[in-house]
Amino acid sequence: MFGEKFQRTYALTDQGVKNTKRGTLFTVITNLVVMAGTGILYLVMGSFMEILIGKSATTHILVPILLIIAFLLLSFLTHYLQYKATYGLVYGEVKTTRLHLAERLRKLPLGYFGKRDLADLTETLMGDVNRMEHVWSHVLGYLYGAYISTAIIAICLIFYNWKLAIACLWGVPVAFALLFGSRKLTARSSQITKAAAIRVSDGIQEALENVREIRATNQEKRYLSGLNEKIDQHEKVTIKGELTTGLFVNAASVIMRLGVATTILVGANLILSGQIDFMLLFLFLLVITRVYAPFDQSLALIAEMFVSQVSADRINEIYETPIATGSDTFKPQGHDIVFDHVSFSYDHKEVLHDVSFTAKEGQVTALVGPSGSGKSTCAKLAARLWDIDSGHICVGGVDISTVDPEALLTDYSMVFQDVVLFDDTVMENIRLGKRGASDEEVLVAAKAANCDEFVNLLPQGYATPIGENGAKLSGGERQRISIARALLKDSPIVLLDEATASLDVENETKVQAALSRLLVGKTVLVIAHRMRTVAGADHIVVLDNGYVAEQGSPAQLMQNHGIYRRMVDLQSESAHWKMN
Ligand SMILES: Nc1ncnc2c1ncn2[C@@H]1O[C@H](COP(=O)(O)OP(=O)(O)OP(=O)(O)O)[C@@H](O)[C@H]1O
Repeated sequence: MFGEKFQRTYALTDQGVKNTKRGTLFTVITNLVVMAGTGILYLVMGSFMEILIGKSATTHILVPILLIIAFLLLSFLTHYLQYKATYGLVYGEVKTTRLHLAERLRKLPLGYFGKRDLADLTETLMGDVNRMEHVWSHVLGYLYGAYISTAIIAICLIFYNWKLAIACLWGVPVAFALLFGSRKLTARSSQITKAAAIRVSDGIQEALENVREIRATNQEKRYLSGLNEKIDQHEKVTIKGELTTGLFVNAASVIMRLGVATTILVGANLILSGQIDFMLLFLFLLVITRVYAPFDQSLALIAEMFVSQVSADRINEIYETPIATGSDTFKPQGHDIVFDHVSFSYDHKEVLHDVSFTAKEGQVTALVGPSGSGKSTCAKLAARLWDIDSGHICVGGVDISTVDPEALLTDYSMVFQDVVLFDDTVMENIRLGKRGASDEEVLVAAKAANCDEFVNLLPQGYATPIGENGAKLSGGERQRISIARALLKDSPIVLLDEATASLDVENETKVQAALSRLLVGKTVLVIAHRMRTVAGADHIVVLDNGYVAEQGSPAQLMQNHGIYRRMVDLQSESAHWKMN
């Protein structure tokens, strides 16, 4: 009952399954204790009836009083234990699930984030886990407990009188069959509602991220009406979904209650034919109210359980996406990066074909080629941000697919155009390069990266907060912080997306000076957009449409009269036009 399938269906952790078992056990005990209360009532009524018809009572008056006191105490205790087991433990499960998901997301290949965007993933971590929390705490223990206790009670009732037992309980399986029959419909409408909710949060997030562009292009009205439409659609599908669920839940509840009528009818018939006495019918009528009670509570929740399947599936999808794994230690012999017949696809579309080249330690290797030829992809593969389809990528003789990405990246620094900064001080943003670096170390790196001069103009110097993603800094300043980080890390491999392309001349000179300090003696793989910046490279790999079109030193390639030569000529021509 609580096997692997159960765990997967409700996206539970191992501890969560244990908690659900406990919750179920205490629910069964609680239901049986409550049912015992009906027995006591039956006993009291029996004595009362005996007195009414003038017989002397067969049980002493103290017996029911003591039983009632015992019942109240036991009932209080079992309800308390049930509450603790069903609600109390769930908060821990919510926390563990969120931590597991966050840890898993951290290790997922980058390609995964192209499939599910930020709003979508946030919805899983917050919304889907919240929905599951409700199911874990309010549904599972109660429902499974109700199944088991009702089965026990049903066996007892059949033992007493099978005809009355059937009249009393037939509604339960029929009501459940109806609900389970509607499962697909409910799950489908829940999927539609979820998709609509994600469209709304996507829309809001997009508006917040692109507020500058929206204003600059006077798109506010268009944007708002688009968002309005998404919200209306969400409202419409939510109402429709709730109506569908409500309809089935109410129908199931009515069917179950028909059991009261059939019990009275069959019971009256049995009394008239002398097969049972009135007290037995009375007992069944007492029991019936208690048998339905846990299900009544659960019926609406069952529907919620079906709806929650979408959330569980979305959580499971993160758990089940394979992560890049490998050895925790990375001990290469030197830091040459070797691409050996590497092919790679994004979503089954091959974008790199049989790429082979070596980026030697102590040298600058430049990747050049037209836009979309695969330069950035090569750089990302060199750091195992994705895994390749075929071939090998080795660093210092070690195949990087055998190394855990976290261990591997300790030997890499990356300086990309889109610098990521955090809403913290300049000092802390640089310190990210090396965990635990002292203030002195940070300041040395910052000076070497030419950060000093602009940081000293900030109101609190290195202690100045720089706003979300460094909103208060210029492009060149952000890049110098990123170079300072790399200098502080001082790792043997540097991946560089031609960091100076979008800077003005003064900033460019400063960033170049900082870079030249960073690159000494390292294995440098640079993605170059401008030919003049690669003229000083030791080795150039020219990519064209995912193939290596040519490679060699700048001088060799100039003599080849191939793509490289053409790109150099074109860029110097355009520079010439600009000057005229
Ligand atoms: N995340 C992605 N998902 C799917 N396809 C992608 C993804 N990133 C890049 N591509 C595709 O892979 C090919 C190579 O892209 P890549 O970014 O490596 O080229 P590039 O040479 O660096 O281009 P640019 O100079 O314009 O930055 C292109 O066809 C691009 O459309």
